[in-house]
Amino acid sequence: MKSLLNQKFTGSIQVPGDKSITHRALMMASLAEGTSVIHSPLESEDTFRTSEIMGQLGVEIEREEGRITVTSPGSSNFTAPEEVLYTGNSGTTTRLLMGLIAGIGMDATIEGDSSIAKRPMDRVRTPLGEMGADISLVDGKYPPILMKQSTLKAIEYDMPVASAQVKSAILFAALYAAGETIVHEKIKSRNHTEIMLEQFGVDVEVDGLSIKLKGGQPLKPRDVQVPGDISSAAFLMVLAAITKGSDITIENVSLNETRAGIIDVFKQMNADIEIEETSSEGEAIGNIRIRHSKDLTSFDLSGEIIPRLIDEIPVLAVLGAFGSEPSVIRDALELRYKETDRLRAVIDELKKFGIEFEEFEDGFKVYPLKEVKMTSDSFKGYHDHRIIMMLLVMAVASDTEINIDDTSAINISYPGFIEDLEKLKQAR
Ligand SMILES: O=C(O)C1=C[C@@H](OP(=O)(O)O)[C@@H](O)[C@H](O)C1
Ligand SMILES: C=C(OP(=O)(O)O)C(=O)O
Repeated sequence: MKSLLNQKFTGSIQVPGDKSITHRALMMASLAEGTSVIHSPLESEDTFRTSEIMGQLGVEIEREEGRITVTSPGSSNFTAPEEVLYTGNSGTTTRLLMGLIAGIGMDATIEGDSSIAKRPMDRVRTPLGEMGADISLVDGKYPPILMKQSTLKAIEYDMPVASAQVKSAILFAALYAAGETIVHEKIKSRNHTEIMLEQFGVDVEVDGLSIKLKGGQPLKPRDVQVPGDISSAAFLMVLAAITKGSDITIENVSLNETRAGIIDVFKQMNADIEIEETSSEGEAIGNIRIRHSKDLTSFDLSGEIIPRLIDEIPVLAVLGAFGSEPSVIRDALELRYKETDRLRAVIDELKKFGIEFEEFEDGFKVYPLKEVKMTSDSFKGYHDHRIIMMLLVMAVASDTEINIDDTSAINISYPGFIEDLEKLKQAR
C-alpha cells in the first residue's frame, strides 16, 4: 500500500469480468444440455462458489485461462446433492440458486458463511412459496435453507423491494412452472437475467417494469462473452477523478443502463468523463475515460437511480468527500442488508479520515473534506470487499498509510485489485 502513495494513476486497463453476468452464465449454461463456453468470466471467490455448486449437481466445469467450458447433462439429469450446497459469501449465488433448485424440484440444503447467515432470504421464499416451493428458513428468514422437492405453478408477483436477485430467482423457477409467470417491478433492477435468458433461447417478454415468462422452455447451449464489471471499475473511476494528474481508460466494460448509474453521478458532479459505446447488442459494452478534476461539485441521489448503482455507494461516499458541496444519498436502506451494514461501515470507517457525515436510516449526507485529520490508523474491513476497496481508494487518494484488519475479501469480486493499481501508478 505504501508504494501507492504519492502517485497518479494513468493508462488503459480492463477490469475483471462482471460478477452478476458470470453467475448467471454459469447457471444458465448448466441448465442448457450440451456445451457452452463462457469467455472472460470473473474468476473470484463468489463465482467459484457458483461453479462448484453446479459441479455438485453433475455439470462438468472446465477452467482455462480466460474461459470456462460448461458441459451439462441437462437439468432433468442433475444429481440430487448429498452434501450441503455451500454459497460462501455470495448473496447472488444463494438467492438465484433458491429459484433454480425450486424449479428443478430437488431436495437440497443451501448454506453460506457468517455474513450470508444474517442476510434475509424470506424475500425469495415468499414468491417461491406462492409458486408451491417448500422452503424452510431459520426464524422464517435466514439460512441454512432447507428445500424439499415440489411442483411449481406460475404466479403474478409485485416485487416489494427492487432486487435483481429476487427477480432472477423467480424467473429461474418460472422456467419450470406450469403457466406464465409475470413479475412487476416498482423500480427497474439490473436486467442481466432477462437479456441472457433470451440469448439462451428462452422467450422473455419485457414490457416496461413487467416481465413475462412461460414455463417449459428449454435453454440451448450458447457461448457468452462477459464484459468488465462496472462495479469493479467504479473504484478506479473514483480514484482517477480525485487524484491529481490521473487519467484512466477502462476498456470493454459493461455500460448496461441498469448498472451504469455511476456514470450519471460523475456527470452530475461535473467530472471529466468520456464514454464510448462499442456494442449495444444484448449487454451494452464500451470504454470509459476519466481524468482528475479539481472542480467536482456534488451529487444528490434517490429513487430510481439507487438500484443502478447500489454496490457503488461505498466508494461514492469517498467521491462525495472530494466535492465542493455536501452530497446526499437516500432510498438506500437495502445497503444495511448486504455483506455487512454498509451504511454503518462507510460512516464509521471514513470518519477516521476526518470525513463528516449525517446518517439517515436510508442513506447519508457527506460533507466536503477540507483537510485529512486521522482519528485512528486502524480500520475494519468487515470482510466486505466493497468496504475494503473503498478504504484503499480513500487512503491512496489522501496519501495516508492505513492498517486494515483483513483485506482477503477483495478476492470476492476483484482479485488483482492491488496489482491493477500498481500497473496504473506513476510518480507524481
Ligand atoms: O443480481 C445480482 O447479481 C445482484 C443484485 C444486487 O443485489 P439485490 O438484488 O439484493 O439488490 C447487487 O447488490 C448484488 O451485488 C448483485
Ligand atoms: C452485494 C454484493 O454481492 P452479493 O449480494 O452477491 O453478496 C456485492 O457484490 O456488493
